[in-house]
Amino acid sequence: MARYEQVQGTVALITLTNPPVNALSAAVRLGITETVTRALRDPEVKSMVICGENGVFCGGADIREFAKPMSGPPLVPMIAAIEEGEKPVVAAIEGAAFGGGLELALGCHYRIAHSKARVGLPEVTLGLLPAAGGTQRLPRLIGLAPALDLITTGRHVTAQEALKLGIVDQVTDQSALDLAIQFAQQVVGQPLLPRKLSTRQTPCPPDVDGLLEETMAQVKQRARGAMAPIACVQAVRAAATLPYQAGMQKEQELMATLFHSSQARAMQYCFFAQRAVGRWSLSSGAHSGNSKPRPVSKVAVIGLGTMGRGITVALVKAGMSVLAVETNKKQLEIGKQMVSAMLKHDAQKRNATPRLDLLHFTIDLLELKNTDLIIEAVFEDMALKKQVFKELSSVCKADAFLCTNTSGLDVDELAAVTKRPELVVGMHFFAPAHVMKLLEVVHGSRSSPEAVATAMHLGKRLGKVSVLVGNCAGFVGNRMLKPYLEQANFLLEEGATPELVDGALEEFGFPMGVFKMSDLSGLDVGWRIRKEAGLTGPNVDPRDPPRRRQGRRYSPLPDLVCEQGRLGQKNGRGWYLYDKPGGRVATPDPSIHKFLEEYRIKHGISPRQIDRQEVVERCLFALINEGFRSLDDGIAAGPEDIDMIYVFGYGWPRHRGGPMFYAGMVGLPRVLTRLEHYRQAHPEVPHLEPSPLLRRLVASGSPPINKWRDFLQRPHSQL
Ligand SMILES: CCCCCCC[C@H](O)CC(=O)SCCNC(=O)CCNC(=O)[C@H](O)C(C)(C)COP(=O)([O-])OP(=O)([O-])OC[C@H]1O[C@@H](n2cnc3c(N)ncnc32)[C@H](O)[C@@H]1OP(=O)([O-])[O-]
Ligand SMILES: NC(=O)c1ccc[n+]([C@@H]2O[C@H](COP(=O)([O-])OP(=O)(O)OC[C@H]3O[C@@H](n4cnc5c(N)ncnc54)[C@H](O)[C@@H]3O)[C@@H](O)[C@H]2O)c1
Repeated sequence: MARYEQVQGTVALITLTNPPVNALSAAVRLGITETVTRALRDPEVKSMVICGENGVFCGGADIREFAKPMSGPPLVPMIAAIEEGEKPVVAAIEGAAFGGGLELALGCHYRIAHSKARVGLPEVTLGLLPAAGGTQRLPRLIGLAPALDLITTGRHVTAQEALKLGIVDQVTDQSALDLAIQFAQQVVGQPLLPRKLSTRQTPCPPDVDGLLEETMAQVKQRARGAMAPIACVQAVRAAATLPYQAGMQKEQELMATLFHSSQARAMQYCFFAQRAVGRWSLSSGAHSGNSKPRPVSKVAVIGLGTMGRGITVALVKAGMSVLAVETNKKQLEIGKQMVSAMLKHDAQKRNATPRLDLLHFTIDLLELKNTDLIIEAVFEDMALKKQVFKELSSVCKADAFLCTNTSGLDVDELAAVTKRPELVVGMHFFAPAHVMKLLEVVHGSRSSPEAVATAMHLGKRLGKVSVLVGNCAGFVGNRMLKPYLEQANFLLEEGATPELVDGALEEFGFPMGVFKMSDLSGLDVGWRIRKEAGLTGPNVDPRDPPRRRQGRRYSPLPDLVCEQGRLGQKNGRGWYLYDKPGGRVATPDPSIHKFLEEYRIKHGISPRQIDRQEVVERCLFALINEGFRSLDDGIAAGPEDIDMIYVFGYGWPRHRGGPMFYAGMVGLPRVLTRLEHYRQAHPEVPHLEPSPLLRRLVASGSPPINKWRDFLQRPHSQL
C-alpha cells in the first residue's frame, strides 16, 4: 500500500496507494513504515519524497477502521521515525492533505504543494482532534493563533493560504511531485534540525493566557455542546505551555476521551451518511449509478422573493447563467437590487469580483424559450403555481425541466397541468437559499430518473447536500417539523414559557429554539397555511371547541399571537420582544407571560411545572416518531436521508448525528416507552402514538440503524 522507487539516482520515492483518497489504513501505515526504514538504511538514498497516487496526497486516517480493533503500526511513532531520520523528507502535496495526511506531511522536513491542493486538520468535524502530533507540530510551525483557528474549525485551506501561513514551503502550478524530487536533491546536506518541528518553540503572542481564554470562550459558544472543539483548544494550549513530549501526552489523553465518545460516533456517521445520500435509488430500479444528469447551462428562477433571490445568488455563485423573472417592473427592480447587493456583499467577503454579467432580468416569460431548467419560487399558492406551470409548459422548450421550490404542496398536482410531467420535480431549498446546505429533491410519481439525476446533480454543483424524498405534504423535513411545533405549543398551554422550551432545545444543541426560529421565519407564514387548512379563520368548523380541530387537540396560541399583530422579528414582536423591527436580540416578554396565564385561566388549565427533559422528549420524540412514519411510508429512503435533512436543513446538532441516529443512541425501547407514556397522558394527540415501524424494530431486538431498512413496510414505495 506504499510503492517504493528510487528516482534520479539518490531519491527514494514513496507513493501511498490506497484509492480513492490514500487513507492511512493499517496496510498503508505498514507500507510507509517499511519503505521509510528501507530508504533510511540504503546508503545510495540521500533524500526521500512522499506522495499519493492519483493526484491526492492523503485524506487522513482511515475513518472506517475506527470502529474496528486497532491493528498495524500506529501513526505517531511512524511519523516520528520520518522526522527523526537523518535524511531529508519532502512531502509532495497534490489534491488534498487532510487530518493524518497533513500530520504526515508535518513530520516531513519540507512541503511542496500544487496550487490546486488543499490542506487542513478536519478531525474536529469527526468529533476528534488531530492526534498524530497535529496539535503539537502545527502551532510550532505557524504560531498559536492561526493553529487554534485551523484546528478548532477544521477548515480547509487553499495552497495559497497554506503558503502564506507557512504550512507549505513552495507552491507550483506544475507537477508538485517533479518539483519535490528536484527539491529533495537540492536540500541534501543542509542542516535538518531546524526543520524538525518537534524541536521548535511555538510562536506565541505576549498575552498567551488571554488568547487561549478568549478562544475557549468563543469555541464553547460555537460548539453548542460538542466536546471536540474544546479538547482541541486544550491540546493546542499544551503546545504553547508544555515541552513537546508532554504536549504529545496531553494530545493522546484528550483523544482517548473523544475517540470512544458517542459524539465521535455521531459525527463519523454523519460523514458517511452525507456521502450515502448522494447514492439514490428509485423503486423503478433506476439509481444514481445508471441515471445520467442532463447538462444544464441556462437556468431561470421565477419569483424574486426571499427564496428566489437566494436561489439566484447560489446559481450565479456556481457560475451559471440565470434569467430571473418577476411579475412587474417594480418587483423586478426590487429583486434586481437585492440580488446584486447580495452578490456584491458575498464577493467582497471573498475578495472576488461579483459575476453580475451572468444575471439577466425580465418580466416576459417568452424569454425563457432557451432555458434548460426553471425553478419556480412564487407564493405558496396552488392556484398561482398551477397557472405558472401551465404557462411554463407552453413557452419553454419541450425538454426543459420544470422544478418547484414549494415547501410542501403536491408536486404531482403541478406536474399534471404540464405537457411534460416526467420533467417536473421539486427542488426544495431552505432559507437563506444561498447559505443553507440542504436541498430536498422531490420525486413526483411521474418524475423521470433523468429529471431526478439532473436536480440532484444541480444541487451538488451549488455545493448543497441533495437528498431525494417522496411527494407528500411537507415532504420529509416539514412533515416532521409539524408534530415538533405542535408539542411546543401544547407545552406552552400546559405551563411552559417560550424561553423554557427554547432553552431546553438550545441546551440540546439547536442554534435556536422553536419559538425563536418561528419569530425569525415570521409567524404569519404558518398562520396563512393554517388559515388555508381551515384550522383557524372563517373556515373553522363552528362545532369545533376552541382547542380542538378536525377531530384532534389543537392549540390556537400561535393564531392568537398573530391576531395581536405579533409577527416575529420582522415587526419586533413575536414570542419574544426585539430591540427594533428586524432586530435579532430576543428578550422574554412579560406581556406574553401574562397572555399565557390569561389563556390558561380562560380554558381552565392548571399550569404544571415542566422540566427540560419533558420538553426535549415531547418535542423531539414526536419528531422522531414522524421520521419512522416517513420511512415506513417510503417517503424517506433511509434513516441517513432523514438525518442529513435535519443536520443540514434544520440545525440538528451534528454531534448528535440527526434525529434517527439519536433515537438509536437513546435506545429504541426508551423512545417507545416514553412515547407510550406521553400518548397515555395526552390521548387526544395522535402524533404521540408510536409508529408501527418503531414497534417492529423494538420487537425485533432494536437492530442497529444500518439494518432498519430490512424492517420497512414499503421500502422506496414513494420514490
Ligand atoms: C487512538 C487512535 C489514534 C488515531 C490517530 C488519528 C490521527 C488523525 O488525526 C485522525 C484523522 O486523520 S481522521 C480523518 C481526517 N480526514 C478527514 O476528515 C478528511 C475526510 N475526507 C474528505 O474530506 C474528502 O473525502 C476529501 C476532501 C479527501 C475528498 O473529497 P471527494 O473527492 O469529494 O471524495 P469523497 O466523496 O469525500 O470521498 C471518496 C470516498 O472516500 C471515502 N473517504 C474519504 N476520506 C476517508 C477517510 N479519511 N477514511 C476513510 N474513507 C474516506 C469516502 O467515504 C468516499 O467513499 P464512500 O464509499 O463514497 O463513502
Ligand atoms: N421563505 C421560506 O423560508 C421558504 C423556504 C422554502 C421554500 N419556500 C417556498 O418558496 C416559495 C417562495 O417563497 P418566498 O418566501 O420566497 O415568497 P415571497 O413572498 O418572499 O416571494 C414570492 C415572489 O414571487 C413573485 N411572484 C408571484 N407571482 C409571480 C409570477 N406569476 N411570476 C413571477 N413572480 C411571481 C412575487 O412578486 C414575490 O416576489 C414558496 O412556494 C414557499 O413555500 C419558502
